Amino acid sequence: MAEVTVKQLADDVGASVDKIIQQLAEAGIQGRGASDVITDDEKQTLLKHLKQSHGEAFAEPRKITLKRKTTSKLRSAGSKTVNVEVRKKRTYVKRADITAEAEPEVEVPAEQAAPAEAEVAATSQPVETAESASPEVAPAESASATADSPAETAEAVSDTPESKAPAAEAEKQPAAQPSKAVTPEEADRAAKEAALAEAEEAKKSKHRRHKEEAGTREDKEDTPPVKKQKPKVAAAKPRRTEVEAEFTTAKTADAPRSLRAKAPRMRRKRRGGSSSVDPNIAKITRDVSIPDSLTVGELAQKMAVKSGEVIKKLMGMGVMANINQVIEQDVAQMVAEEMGHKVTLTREDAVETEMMDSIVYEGEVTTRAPVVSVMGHVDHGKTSLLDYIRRAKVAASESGGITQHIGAYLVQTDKGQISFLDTPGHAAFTAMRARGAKSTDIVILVVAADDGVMPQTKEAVQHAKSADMPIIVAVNKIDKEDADPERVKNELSALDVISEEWGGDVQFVNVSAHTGEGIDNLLDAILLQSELLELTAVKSGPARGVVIESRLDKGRGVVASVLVQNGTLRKGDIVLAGEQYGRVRAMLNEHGKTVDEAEPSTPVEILGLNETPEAGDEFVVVADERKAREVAAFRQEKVRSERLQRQQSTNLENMFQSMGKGETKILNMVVKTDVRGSLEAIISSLNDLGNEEVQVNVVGSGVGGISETDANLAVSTNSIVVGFNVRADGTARKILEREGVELRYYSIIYNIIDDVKAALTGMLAPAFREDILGIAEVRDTFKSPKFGQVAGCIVVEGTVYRSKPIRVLRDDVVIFEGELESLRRFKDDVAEVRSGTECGIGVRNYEVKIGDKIEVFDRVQIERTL
Ligand SMILES: Nc1nc2c(ncn2[C@@H]2O[C@H](COP(=O)(O)OP(=O)(O)OP(=O)(O)O)[C@@H](O)[C@H]2O)c(=O)[nH]1
Repeated sequence: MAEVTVKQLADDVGASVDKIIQQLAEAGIQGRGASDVITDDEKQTLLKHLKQSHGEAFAEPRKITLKRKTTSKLRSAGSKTVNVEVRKKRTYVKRADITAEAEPEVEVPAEQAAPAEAEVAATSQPVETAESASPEVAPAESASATADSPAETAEAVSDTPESKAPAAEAEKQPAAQPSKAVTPEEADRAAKEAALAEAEEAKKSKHRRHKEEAGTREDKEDTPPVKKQKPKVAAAKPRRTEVEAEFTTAKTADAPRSLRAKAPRMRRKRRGGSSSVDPNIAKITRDVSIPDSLTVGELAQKMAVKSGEVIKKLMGMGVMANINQVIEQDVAQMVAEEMGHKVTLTREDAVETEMMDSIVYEGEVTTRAPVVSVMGHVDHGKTSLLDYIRRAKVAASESGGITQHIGAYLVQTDKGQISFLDTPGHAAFTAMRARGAKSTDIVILVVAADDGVMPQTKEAVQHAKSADMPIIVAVNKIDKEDADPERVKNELSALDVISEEWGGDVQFVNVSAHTGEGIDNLLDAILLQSELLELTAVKSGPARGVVIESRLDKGRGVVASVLVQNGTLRKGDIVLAGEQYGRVRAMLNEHGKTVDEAEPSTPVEILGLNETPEAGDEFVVVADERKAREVAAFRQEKVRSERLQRQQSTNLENMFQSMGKGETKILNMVVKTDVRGSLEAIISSLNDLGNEEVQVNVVGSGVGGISETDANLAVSTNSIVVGFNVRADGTARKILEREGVELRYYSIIYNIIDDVKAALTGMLAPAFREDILGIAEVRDTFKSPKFGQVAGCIVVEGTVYRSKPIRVLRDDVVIFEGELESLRRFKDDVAEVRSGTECGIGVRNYEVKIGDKIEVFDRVQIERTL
């Protein structure tokens, strides 16, 4: 350090020259004038003297000395950085004060806090005047080896830690008030130094924080994270000297670390909140909206937990499910509530219901034309019959009109109208039924009088009966020589289709599609039947009906044939058809003529839907196109999830689960075989199975491969399909696969019987036996903020499982039955606790007492046989 004059020293420290001279004299350096030079040694002597003169008893200045002592001790480390650390320390303390105030408002950003911090630093600390500080400090500082220049000396003296803090802040925070005692030059340097120190401190504290945070994670999870920061501050300073440590601790005991130092950490904490690593955050209660059904994965996503956790929970509830498995609303609700979330049940079809409810079908109820389907065995004359009727009754009435095939046509008779679905056969009929549509009112069963009842005749009867539809038998080819209508009556009676003449309720009409004989009688019979059915409709309301077929036409886009069943369909109407929607651009009748409206039982072709709907889809006219689009989208999603669900449920093993309780459970089956002999054997064996609780019902059977018709029948009747030495064709396989219907092939009859027997056994209401698994005795009870009442127990018998039901016994009397809220060993959640081990048990919805026994039991299903 350069030698300075007394005046310079006085100027530097801000004291009067006389005072310095007096102090020098007291220190034994006599006769110095203002311009005399003071050597380094003399400065040291002056410093020593000043130190001695402020002994232990000198209370007030000692406070200042304490700081200097700290400084000098740090300085003994021999680096300038040490000096900065002292300032930093003071600055730090000031921030702590601020933090103490700001503590409850952790959200305050660091940037806002900084000016406040500076202000408080500048004002709240008792200002140590240069006069009082300088005589003591100046020599000390100037004598030290670290401060070379007078400026630095002065800085060390006049820049009390208090004024340093704002200076440091001043660089970053222009708004912060600089200390009056600091010159701009000094402030600048101080700021640099402070910034440097801060950077270093930040580095250190970052390192410390890492350590602390690592430690925090291992801390007790019950401790709120904010509270944990207090001890951390104190613990963060162990490397300081003793005095400093004391000072810091004393200050921080009631004032935690600075807000700014804390802010990034808090931000990090908050960011960490979204991660599932932190157990505290993971237990956040969420509002979970649960629709009618959803997959395990979707539920996990709604709760922001891993799917594995949901699967584990489901397993605990006895439900084995994978991530893509669809679970019911109530199951999902239980899982979500178990996991501590708030559940809101949503009805996904709300939009649909609301829209459907808003459609008003009011008006005068009038009778409507019957809709007829024609079915029968191959080559018995279905097409010929339909063609004849169309030619004779439709074409004739429309002069010059070329009859178009639009899937249906309307016949005008003297007695009324009849709507014929002109896609003969079972496929169309069953396809529609499989989609749940009731498009037909009456079934015309065509049986060739020369051939009698054939396999597909039987099939047609099965279909009609399963759809609960009235049959009219058209005994065709009556013109043929070998025609034997009586034989047909006879054979059909075996199928429970009994002619009116024989006391039954089925009309038999002899017809010839070649000669036209009896056709009018047939139409009369249809109209008579329809009268009995009392078919009515409201003409005036918005239209509703069913899609008969649809296709994509190159020029016209989507063309859908629809049958209006109620109301009147008009051009320009907005139609929602199954999963599709659109505005009716044009409407054509079976003659290809444009029409503007179609009344009940009228088939028309409509143009304008967005995509092709399926045959059998119901259509409605709605008011709002946007809502129609919404509902269409919802239906698409619903169909997808229902299909998924069905695929999981329609099989032999778990079919009974989807059936109702209380009534006789029926296993529907469609059986196809290679030869008649085996078919009869199989059906009679199947009918012999079952009892009053469970039964087999063969809804469809026949000889030959499994066709599209069989598949659709199985879909509509929720059956399983059995092929005995026969296979399903491509279309049938596709339908069965898509709809999740089980298809089984066999070549040994006994295997069919065994499997079905097993399935029926599964359908028997399950019987249960109770096994006591373990007993725990309550030794102590206490309250846990997290789990409520917890019973400190010891397992006295067997093993206690968390996931099993329990009973509470008091004096060996059952006083409560319920389930466990929690099972813990020390701090860990455990799945089971063995005999002789202590554990904490939380009982849901019940307060146990010391001495109670908690009995854990299991319900074991007992196998039942037929
Ligand atoms: N003699 C006589 N032959 C008939 C009559 N009806 C149909 N046929 C004949 O029987 C054969 C089969 O008639 P279709 O109308 O094709 O029979 P289908 O039931 O529609 O047959 P698929 O479409 O194969 O199921 C044809 O050769 C017809 O000419 C009838 O009333 N009298």
